[in-house]
Amino acid sequence: MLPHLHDLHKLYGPVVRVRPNMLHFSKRAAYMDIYKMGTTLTKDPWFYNCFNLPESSFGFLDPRKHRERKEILNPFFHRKAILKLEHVLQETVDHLVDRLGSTPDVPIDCYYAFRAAAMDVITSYFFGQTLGCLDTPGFTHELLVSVSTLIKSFWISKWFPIIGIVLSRLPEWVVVKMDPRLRITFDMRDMLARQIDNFMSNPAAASSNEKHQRPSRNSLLNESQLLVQAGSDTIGIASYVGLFHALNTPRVYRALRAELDAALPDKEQSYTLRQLEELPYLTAYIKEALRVAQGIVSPLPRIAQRDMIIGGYPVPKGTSVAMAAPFVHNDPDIFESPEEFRPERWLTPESAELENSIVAFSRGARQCLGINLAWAEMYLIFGNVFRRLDFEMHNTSIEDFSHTKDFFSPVLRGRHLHALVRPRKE
Ligand code: HEM
Repeated sequence: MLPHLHDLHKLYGPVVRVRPNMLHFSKRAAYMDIYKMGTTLTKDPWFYNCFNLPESSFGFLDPRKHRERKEILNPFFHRKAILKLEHVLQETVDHLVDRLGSTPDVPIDCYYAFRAAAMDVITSYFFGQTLGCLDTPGFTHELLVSVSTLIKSFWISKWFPIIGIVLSRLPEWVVVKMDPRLRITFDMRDMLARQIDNFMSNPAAASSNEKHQRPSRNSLLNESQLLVQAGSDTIGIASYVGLFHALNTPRVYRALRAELDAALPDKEQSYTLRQLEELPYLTAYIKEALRVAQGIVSPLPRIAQRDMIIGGYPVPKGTSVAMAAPFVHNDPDIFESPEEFRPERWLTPESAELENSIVAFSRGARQCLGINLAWAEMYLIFGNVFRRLDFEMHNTSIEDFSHTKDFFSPVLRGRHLHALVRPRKE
């Protein structure tokens, strides 16, 4: 879909009609108009209903309901809250490092390893327990395998919503009979439901937030499922793509390790998030990883609630408008040689300008709620794995990372990155 969109823009210019009532744009000015703060544009039900999470922060279409939910969730995503639970993140990252370094002669499938870490972080951060993804041999926990398979059917519910609706209404046993790999997604939902029921049976919980009514059980379940999905897949892919580019670009790998070694002389010691945040090359590297990994690759459609101008073009009320993040991240007018992985671009005096063009988390009122948490995770993951482990890429090349498919999340068409990983000596 993405290459096709590119071709269409080449042929027809910066605005293309991609559905009878939907326009796709290709220039940054349009992106900023669609996704800016304070806009009256709302999420397009055609696209967002196919996630079947209508009562979650992500799924609410009504801006008032969305605002209310954000007010309830915000405290859990503030920097203060993250610093308070930094030890939870650090424990999971330590576990990742131990597990990666424990089989020095066996190539590790880094795709699953980093997804396992992301899943264990998010479940321990929000629910105080994990499914043990990092402890699974080869990191191929059945939930991760199932999600990686399920994600590829995203286009079915996007383009044939009726199929998604029918599937979501089938009894659990029928779905499991059709595809036994889905059993684990129901187990996950049941684990979350048990936690919610425990929470709701506590009378103190009813009055925990004076300003807002407590969300219904179904809404809490939608929200929990969303947090697990949104917080694991995204981090998994961003850290995996970032790792590949560090290993594939020796200059970057050396520079990262040199900075970390100088700043963190004792590799056995844990370093705090604040210490890692002060490292300029590591910070630039994470920005570049976010740019290249793209975040969410699908165009995220919004409905114009009145006649408006987008990217200089008049758009009538009721039109669905969108622009996919890769059109900003790969624009050579913004990022010189965008196909190159170059953390150094973030270290020049002009790089402050580029900050406005990193849209991995989207922008405006519906931008990612987990930005602070995502940054914290990436600092801790990259800071620790590069300081404490040696990586040697195995049987993987740039070809494996050259074709991204749009399944909402980016899915790379090539082989998974494998690497030999050993604890560092010094
Ligand atoms: C590198 C990591 C991440 C990336 C690139 C990312 C990207 C995004 C993007 C692009 C959106 C907007 C989606 C849309 O408008 O349809 C979004 C929304 C959201 N993300 Fe993230 N995300 C990341 C990590 C996280 C984490 C760790 C969490 C924590 C659970 C999280 C929670 C959410 C939530 C709750 C929303 C819905 C926000 C709303 O509509 O108000 N994300 N994310």
